[in-house]
Amino acid sequence: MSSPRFFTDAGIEVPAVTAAQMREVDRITTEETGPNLFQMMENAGRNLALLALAVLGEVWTSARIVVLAGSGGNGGGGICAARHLVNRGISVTLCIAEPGDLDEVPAFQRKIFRSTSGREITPTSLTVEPVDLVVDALIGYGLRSAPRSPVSELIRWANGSGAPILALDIPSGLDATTGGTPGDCIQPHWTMTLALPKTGLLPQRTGQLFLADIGIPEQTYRRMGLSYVNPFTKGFWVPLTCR
Ligand SMILES: NC(=O)C1=CN([C@@H]2O[C@H](COP(=O)(O)OP(=O)(O)OC[C@H]3O[C@@H](n4cnc5c(N)ncnc54)[C@H](O)[C@@H]3O)[C@@H](O)[C@H]2O)[C@@H](O)CC1
Ligand SMILES: [K+]
Repeated sequence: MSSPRFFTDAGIEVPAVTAAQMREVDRITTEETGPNLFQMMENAGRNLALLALAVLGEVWTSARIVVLAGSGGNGGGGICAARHLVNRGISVTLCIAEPGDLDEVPAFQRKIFRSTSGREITPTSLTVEPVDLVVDALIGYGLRSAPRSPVSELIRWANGSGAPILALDIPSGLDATTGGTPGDCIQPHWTMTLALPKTGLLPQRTGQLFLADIGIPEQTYRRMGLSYVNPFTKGFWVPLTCR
């Protein structure tokens, strides 16, 4: 099967990468060119919050948002977005799947979140109260196998909540390289992928797809041998179409 190709509305093609290639982009960025992980995660989370506000539209001031976060880089972006949304007076509930397992940078995001008025709950405390938006930041390109508990329960809760879902980077449970689903998988209305689209982001799995800038300089992509033209023009995210 040929790899999907991704284009902006202006016709700029953005190269799609596998999870392994994205991990290498990440390595070159963090070890050689910068930005560092703290900076990229902040950029990811801020863009995610802005996109959440955009998809909510006029109801944003009275919106109730649940942010589901995992323990890795994907979860950290979600926790960061949760803070930016709370800082705008929105009712945000943060649910971290396994709070005892947070990596260093997401743990720092959680520390900052704890100085907001946002609420943090455990997975077993999630209720069926109406929600306007669910933000899925459970797993990104780090998926290892079929999602296990409690992540699998959170995916099923989100899909059954009746609320639209905005997924960060990859719908949790989707294999970023193949587009396969070894188990439960988030069914999003929108996906905001980071830096470059991944080969597994098939249109039937992502809902409307957006690409967000996390500040990676062109040098990083050149070192990977990728043909890259800045797709963002003056903005910080763009819609992407898969052909
Ligand atoms: N340059 C980039 O691409 C950047 C990526 N970032 C984000 O970081 C993500 C990658 O971060 P990580 O490498 O930490 O990986 P992820 O955060 O995608 O996934 C790792 C987490 O998922 C859990 N997990 C994996 N498989 C599971 C399964 N089958 N069941 C239950 N839990 C499972 C792991 O226990 C771990 O907590 C990207 O998808 C993106 O969202 C950002 O942090 C900013 C920089
Ligand atoms: K996700």
